Amino acid sequence: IVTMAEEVSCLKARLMEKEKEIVALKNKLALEKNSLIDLQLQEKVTTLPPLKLKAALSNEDIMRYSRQLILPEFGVQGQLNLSQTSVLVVGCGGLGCPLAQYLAAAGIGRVGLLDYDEVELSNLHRQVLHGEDSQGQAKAQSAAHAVRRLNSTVECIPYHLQLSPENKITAFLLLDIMHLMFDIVADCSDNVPTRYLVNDACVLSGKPLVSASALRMEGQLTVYNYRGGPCYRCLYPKPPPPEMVTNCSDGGILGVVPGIMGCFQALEVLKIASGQGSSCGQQLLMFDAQDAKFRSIRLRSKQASCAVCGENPTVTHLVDYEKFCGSAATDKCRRLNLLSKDQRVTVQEYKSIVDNTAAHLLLDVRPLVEVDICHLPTSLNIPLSSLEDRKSEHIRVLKERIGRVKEEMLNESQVPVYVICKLGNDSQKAVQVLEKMSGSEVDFVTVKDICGGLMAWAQKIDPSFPQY
Ligand SMILES: Nc1ncnc2c1ncn2[C@@H]1O[C@H](COP(=O)(O)OP(=O)(O)OP(=O)(O)O)[C@@H](O)[C@H]1O
Repeated sequence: IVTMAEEVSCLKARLMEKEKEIVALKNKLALEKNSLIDLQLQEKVTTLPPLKLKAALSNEDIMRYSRQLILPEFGVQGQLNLSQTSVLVVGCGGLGCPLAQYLAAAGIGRVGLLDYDEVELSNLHRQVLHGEDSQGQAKAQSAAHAVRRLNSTVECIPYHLQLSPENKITAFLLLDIMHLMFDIVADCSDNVPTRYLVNDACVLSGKPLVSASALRMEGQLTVYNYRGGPCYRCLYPKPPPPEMVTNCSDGGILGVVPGIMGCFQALEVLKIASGQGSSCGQQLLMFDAQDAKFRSIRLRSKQASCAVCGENPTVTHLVDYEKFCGSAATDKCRRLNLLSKDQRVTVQEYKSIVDNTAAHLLLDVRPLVEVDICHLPTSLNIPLSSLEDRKSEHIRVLKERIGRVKEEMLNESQVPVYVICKLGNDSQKAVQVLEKMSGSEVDFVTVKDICGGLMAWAQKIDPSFPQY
């Protein structure tokens, strides 16, 4: 026994050593990847000349921009100013696409298109610069291609990279890029860490930030760090709790809503660039698509106590924004891990339970609107929110179905319940709720979560099952 114990501890020590080696290798790889990105960027930063000053418009310019040239608010000077302005668009998705499209069409001098992601089919209903044939392409490249097709006189620079704390050097370079190459920044991203990062970079490099957001049927817009107005941190010194943040893939979005907000961003950028100035520097513009209403509220002014633009700033360089916000600088599949291994089954394990026709209850905890899109045939739908709120009519149906399975199992004491949702996050929460209810509010149940949910089912078990 002693020898075996020694052997086990020896193996454990070797395992730990190997794990350390793996971590070290991963870090090295990440560093190499970053320096490669930085080299590419460095090259772009140093080799790009400043925008050429235009003294006059060409005949072709006059013809192309004639409809805006005759606007008294805009005129020839507005067009010349525009041609000498550079804008960095962070995020080439639902907001960034219409924004970049209108900036290019109007004749902006230079546009930087920054995005780490690739085009997917579910992007096309709103990310209007990308087409069916751009699926799988880098969004930055696809958007750049569309912008060049629209107006070849615009200097267009795609940056296919993620602004994240892992890309530390890149984040520093972002400051250089902003300092040297861009006059205005537009935040078209979709997550809180990126919003703080872009805000801080704008304050540190002294650039106005035209920021918008859109979710479901609502949109918002503000211009930060503009003519003595507040920055994002003045208004939101602390990030929201990560569980309070919803994204388009969870909450849904009607494509035209970011379309409208992206156009509004373009409008404010064009007003700043042409010299008219923005009136959204201390205003929050709110759009309610359901009621077709816009509302504007005055925001609090720049805060002396602000950590980045205040009198005694504590943020003097870009920091780790994922750590600061407690969430990732991406809205891609945030996977929760709330349960132990024995409280979960894989989709393959669940498939063999179905194949063996073992008696059980399959509980789908998605909202009804998603169940209407697709569901597994035998599932009972009770949305997570109804379980959490113990909605009486739902609990009655649940008890009834558990009772039926119990009869099928000839009154075995524990009824197996498998819980499923889209990605496997809500189902874990539902398992916790059901475990609390077991034996008191409902019959005794053994509850397990199906890992990865219906999307894992579609990917690993049934390719004909729709993915959304
Ligand atoms: N830190 C970041 N660095 C670079 N690009 C970012 C960063 N954070 C977000 N983005 C980009 O901002 C864009 C936001 O647009 P949007 O939310 O419409 O797209 P999406 O993430 O593809 O949507 P969906 O949630 O439907 O998958 C995305 O293309 C995303 O890749």
